[in-house]
Amino acid sequence: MMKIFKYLKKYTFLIIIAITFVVFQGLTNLYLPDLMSDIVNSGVVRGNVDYIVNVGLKMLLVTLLNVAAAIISTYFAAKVAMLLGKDLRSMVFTRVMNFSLHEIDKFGTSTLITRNTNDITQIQTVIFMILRLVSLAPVISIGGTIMAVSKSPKLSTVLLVAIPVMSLAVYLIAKYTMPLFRSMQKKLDTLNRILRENLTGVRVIRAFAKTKYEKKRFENANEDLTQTALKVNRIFALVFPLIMLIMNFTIIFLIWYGAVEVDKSALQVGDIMAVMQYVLQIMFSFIMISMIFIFLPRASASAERVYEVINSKTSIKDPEKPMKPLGNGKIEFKNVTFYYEQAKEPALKDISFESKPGEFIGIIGSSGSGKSTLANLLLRFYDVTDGEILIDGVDIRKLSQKELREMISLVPSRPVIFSGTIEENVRIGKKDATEEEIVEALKIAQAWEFVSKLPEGIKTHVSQGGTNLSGGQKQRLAIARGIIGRKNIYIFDDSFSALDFKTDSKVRMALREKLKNSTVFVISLRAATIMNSDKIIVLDKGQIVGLGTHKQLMKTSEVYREIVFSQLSKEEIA
Ligand SMILES: Nc1ncnc2c1ncn2[C@@H]1O[C@H](COP(=O)(O)OP(=O)(O)OP(=O)(O)O)[C@@H](O)[C@H]1O
Repeated sequence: MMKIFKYLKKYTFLIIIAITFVVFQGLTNLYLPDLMSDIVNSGVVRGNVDYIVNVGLKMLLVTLLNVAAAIISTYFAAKVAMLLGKDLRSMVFTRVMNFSLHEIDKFGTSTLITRNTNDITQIQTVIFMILRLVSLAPVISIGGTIMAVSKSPKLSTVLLVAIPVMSLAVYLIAKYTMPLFRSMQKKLDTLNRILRENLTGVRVIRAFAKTKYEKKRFENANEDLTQTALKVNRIFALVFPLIMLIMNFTIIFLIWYGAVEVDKSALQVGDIMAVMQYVLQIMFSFIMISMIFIFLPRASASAERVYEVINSKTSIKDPEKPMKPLGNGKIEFKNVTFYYEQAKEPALKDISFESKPGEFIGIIGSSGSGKSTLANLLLRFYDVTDGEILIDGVDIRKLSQKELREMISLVPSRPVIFSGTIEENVRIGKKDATEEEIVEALKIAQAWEFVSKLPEGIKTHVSQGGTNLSGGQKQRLAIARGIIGRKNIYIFDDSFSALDFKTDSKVRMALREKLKNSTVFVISLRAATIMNSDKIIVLDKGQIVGLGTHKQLMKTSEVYREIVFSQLSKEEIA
């Protein structure tokens, strides 16, 4: 939590205003019982109506000041908490945007969402409470004790018992609820993860008739969270009545002992009432502190989680003096080996090959053979474990990530469609693209045939995730987006898998013409898609087991032959 406090520094002025008014509120709180005892002792007991009216008006004014101070301090405390929340949210968001895939894998998306929403709300709540209550409680407890003792030192001795008992209650609450709140946060993460998986995978779940199973999974996680929350509430259910009991006993004692003192004429009635109010105020301030202890552990667990994100270094950094890529996209993989975090086997092992602009390179291999990993390394989503990747003779780690990625266009295997129009979706690939360029890209991607039939053409709205489009239509839009800008390198990562053979071949032919000056990587599981490439890389268990043209590989690569024979007829192969 302390680490998060440093982000409050720039709001020092607002904090000072909030605390000043809280202190003022506390002082007016303490003044009221004093005025009240005065009314009783000098007004009510003596029947002096003028005195009652005078002091009564004074009490009214003090009350109004008290309310005004409470409103102002609440406003500023809330403002500080909200501004801090806003800062933290944008810090977390910016950090996550700069994360490499390695950090995204490490944290997981669900927890990153919870950290940026629920966790920051917890911090905001506790900051608000600290500003309001933590400064009010000492003023009331110290000031209240002084005032109570000044009214009647004898009656105030009750505090000697009440304060240690209340402190013990606060300590017990903190001790037993702290670990429970920490575990609640983790359980909330799990619940969010299951919810997210269910929402994104709703079609698969229904198709495989797994609704019941998923419902059970969600219910288990929900039950787990509820049980922990119930444990916390059981502690409160036990401790709060206990606190009320202590308070009521204290009042009984004060009335009894006060009555004895009044009887002896050692004390006035008004003073008993004032002491009673002071003691109650002091005890309430302890309850306030215990409220902080309830929220603080939860918020400090949240603060740790938020700080972990803000403070985590991205493993992929730009060099201090980035070099400029010279040339038009000659690529060289030199003995590249790559392990995913905590993986025992390398995803790629000793990969070496070269490619020149104008070449169409097919990458084929069974599922899990390392094809997408190869594309991820070229884009520097991950850094190689060993070896190097050169573009125009320069190690990609010596280029700025922005410049490197500006040279490359990636059409991922799962097309990402944003809510907006078709035009807006394609324009992501080139900000200033004209309408003609958009239509041309759609034509090359063979998407124009369905887009032109839509009532609003390229202005047609697509929903988030492209749910109102078919798989093949989404892929074609993603291809149009990928090719609209001029790039040196294009990577189509299994981007034709949802297209029928005829459309697949039409798209490839159109791409050949449009991208003839660039290096084009076509990753596919289908031999027909990559057969006509200038060069084919055959991957198997992360290693290159064949490199050459279709004809050469048919003679030299056993793995390639197996793939081809399993997919194509003799006529197609020839
Ligand atoms: N983020 C990741 N963390 C850990 N291991 C991963 C990660 N991504 C992929 N792998 C592993 O690396 C290996 C290669 O995966 P990759 O995605 O490159 O295969 P692929 O050939 O593209 O497969 P597919 O054709 O099914 O997409 C696989 O064994 C996979 O389990």
